[in-house]
Amino acid sequence: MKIIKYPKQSDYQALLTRPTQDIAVIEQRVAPILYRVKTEGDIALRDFALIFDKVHLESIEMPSTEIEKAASLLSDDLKQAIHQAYKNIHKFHEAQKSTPEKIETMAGVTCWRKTVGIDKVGVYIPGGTAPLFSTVLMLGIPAQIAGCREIVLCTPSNHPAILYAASLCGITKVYRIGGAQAIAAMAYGTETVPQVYKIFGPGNQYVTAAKMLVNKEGIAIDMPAGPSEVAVYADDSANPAFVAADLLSQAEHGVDSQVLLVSTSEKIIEAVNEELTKQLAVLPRADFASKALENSQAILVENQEIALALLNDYAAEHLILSIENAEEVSEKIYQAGSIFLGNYTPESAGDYASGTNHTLPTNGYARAYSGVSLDSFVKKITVQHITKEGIQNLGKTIIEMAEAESLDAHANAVKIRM
Ligand SMILES: NC(=O)c1ccc[n+]([C@@H]2O[C@H](COP(=O)([O-])OP(=O)(O)OC[C@H]3O[C@@H](n4cnc5c(N)ncnc54)[C@H](O)[C@@H]3O)[C@@H](O)[C@H]2O)c1
Ligand SMILES: N[C@H](CO)Cc1c[nH]c[nH+]1
Ligand SMILES: [Zn+2]
Repeated sequence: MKIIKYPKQSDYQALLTRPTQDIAVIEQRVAPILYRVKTEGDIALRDFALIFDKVHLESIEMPSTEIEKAASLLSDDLKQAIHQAYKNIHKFHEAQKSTPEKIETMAGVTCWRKTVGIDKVGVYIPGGTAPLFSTVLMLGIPAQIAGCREIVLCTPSNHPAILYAASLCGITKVYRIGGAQAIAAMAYGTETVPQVYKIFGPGNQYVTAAKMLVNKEGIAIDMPAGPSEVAVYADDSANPAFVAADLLSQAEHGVDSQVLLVSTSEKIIEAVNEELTKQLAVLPRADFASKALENSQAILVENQEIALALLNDYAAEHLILSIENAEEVSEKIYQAGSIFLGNYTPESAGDYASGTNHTLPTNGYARAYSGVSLDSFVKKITVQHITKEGIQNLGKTIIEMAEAESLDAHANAVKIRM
């Protein structure tokens, strides 16, 4: 990994640039795909499956027999692991439920919010280069807890673990389509794929661009969750082998992933670089990881203040603090998708099974977006009830304001009750 020593503040922006392709170029590729699915429906889905995924789709919907037989195709160890992950993710997300509180703002005036699951949601499960069945749990579990009535799942993969995890989450509508065309199918609906109100899930740059384009047409999305990234802040207490393993764990996702190492210790940076070379040599996905490392750098800084300024500016999807007093220092982080503390908290724990959600904002979107949680799958509807006494208490205020806005009918709706 390239080492940058003591950069000037004016260089930060260039240093922290993601290796994304020009968004306009991706959108130009994706927009015609969306249009064809919108206008031609299933025919376009079959064509794109052949062009991009090299599959001739007998059936766009996964037959229920395939879903039923998935369990028999997995080892008992894998099923047990999926169940353990399910339990932990469920526990963490179930705890996010809130009890609505009724607030009496004035005597006789009561307001509250009721929480309801979004009725129809679509989840995208990446499957281009790896069958990310863990993502089924990350999206299916909160959707199930939220009480979403219809959950549609699209994925270009037919891996049985995806189907098994879908069954665990009560998902029965699975469609074997990927990429921008899958996002279009869920956004507009086709003869086979139902239209949904909100689309969730990570994916490559085409998937992310498609989500952002359909969002402009009024379909809600969770957030832009594109190519994976991790930043590690390491000091002399870090274990270079652990740090290298964490960097590679995200670099192996794809050629457009990016990892970042920030440290005040040149010794650690050099040791991590040596470890990277060793570990890369035996990594099956070394082709992806080494390309991602070309987009990545290790930055040597003078002190912790500069390290934190850089890390907050970068707003990494995942931030690992492999430093002394990690929890205390984490209080100073205000821009990151998810934070991992200490030497024994690998980022992979959050990817699979500790309980937190792995669908997180990338590409700096952590500056303004949170990762997926139970909240992402619900809407909060406000409710109010005013008694006869309450309208006497509040009426004068409303009338005064409505008349000042020259909206006499508004004022009248109150006067008539007083
Ligand atoms: N941010 C997160 O929370 C998060 C979580 C998991 C995974 N990820 C990321 O998801 C991504 C998964 O990517 P993937 O590619 O393996 O799977 P994917 O399912 O996202 O994309 C595969 C699809 O891309 C389409 N495609 C491929 N080449 C194309 C082209 N030239 N033009 C148009 N469409 C094309 C195909 O239809 C294919 O089905 C990785 O970048 C990974 O880092 C992010
Ligand atoms: N690291 C990915 C999120 O960026 C999630 C994932 C799924 N499987 C393995 N990793
Ligand atoms: Zn990962």
